Amino acid sequence: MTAVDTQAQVQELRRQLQSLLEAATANERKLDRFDALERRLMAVESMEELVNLLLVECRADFGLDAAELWLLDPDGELSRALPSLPMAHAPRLLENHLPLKDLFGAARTARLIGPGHGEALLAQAFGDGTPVRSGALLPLIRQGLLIGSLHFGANDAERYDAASGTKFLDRLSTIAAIAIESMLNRERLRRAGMTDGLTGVHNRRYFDHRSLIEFSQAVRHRYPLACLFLDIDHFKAINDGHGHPVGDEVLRQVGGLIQRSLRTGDLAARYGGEEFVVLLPRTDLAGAREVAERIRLTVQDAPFITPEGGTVSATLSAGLAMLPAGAVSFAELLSAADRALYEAKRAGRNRTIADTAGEAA
Ligand SMILES: Nc1nc2c(ncn2[C@@H]2O[C@H](COP(=O)(O)OP(=O)(O)OP(=O)(O)O)[C@@H](O)[C@H]2O)c(=O)[nH]1
Repeated sequence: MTAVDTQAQVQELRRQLQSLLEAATANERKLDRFDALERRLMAVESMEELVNLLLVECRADFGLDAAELWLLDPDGELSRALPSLPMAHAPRLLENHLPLKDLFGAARTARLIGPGHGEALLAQAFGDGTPVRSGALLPLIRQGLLIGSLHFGANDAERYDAASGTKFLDRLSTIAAIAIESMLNRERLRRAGMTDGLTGVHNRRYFDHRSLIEFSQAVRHRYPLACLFLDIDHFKAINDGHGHPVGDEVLRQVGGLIQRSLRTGDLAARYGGEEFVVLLPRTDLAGAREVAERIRLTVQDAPFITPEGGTVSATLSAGLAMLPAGAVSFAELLSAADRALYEAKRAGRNRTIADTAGEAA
């Protein structure tokens, strides 16, 4: 071997060493980014922060062109909870497993797709028309069950090639699944703390808290606030005549009917036994009377289905009051509505009485 050959060999080795060093540095940077992401995933405080981190920040940090999150939501729990959250990029909610089965089949590890390796799935995984030429599909698994998937996509066809390792991505999908599950559990607990277990409407504790906010807003912005007390008539007779489980079922269905009669922004809660309370912000006396009557007539006309498949009927009485001008406490509004309810019961039940008007609707 000549000196020139040796020199060339040394240069080649240097070049290889340099490229290995660069790869190691790039890998270290990648590891640092994954590490930082994992730490943030474990510390998120809310569902919107979690979704934002996975779909917006990951996309920016990793230089991606698309990111999607799919979550399984067979009983509609998420579709009821998520619209109220301020999210720029919402997850796609799945009614069943089929779309996930199309992506992963029986596999339970990250799937890399691109030209020549499963590219037909790209259009399915990135449904919003984003031009994506390669992608990583990460299954989100908790306790052996697929709960959703996270998709990262790039315009660069080489970004995710079939030969790339998926160690980082598998780890990321594990951490993301844990973060999602723990966030869902927290949301469930939060909602359980505000909801009446039998009827599904808000509970008294939540009402006590929210009513103070509604009261101060109405006073500050000088808009009308109406309060309705709704109490099922002769409920004891329903319990005594048909049994407690039928009474429970009537309560549950009345709660649902009340909730469905209201607008977003109105508040319904179970106040006690067979009594419900409703707050109607920005609603005047005529409007509130209309709502009370609509609920009363719906209940009067409803056949309540018993657990055995039979039907019972029920009626309710409504007491209505408007926030008095110059009111100094919310308690004044509540006791006015309560007085009106007492009048409605005394006048024969199945009617609406407004405290301010003092007459039957
Ligand atoms: N099934 C069932 N019954 C309940 C529940 N909470 C309270 N009750 C019953 O509701 C009944 C309320 O009876 P009362 O206060 O006498 O009133 P009412 O029979 O509705 O008569 P009026 O209100 O005067 O029309 C009682 O028998 C309670 O035991 C519940 O969660 N489930």
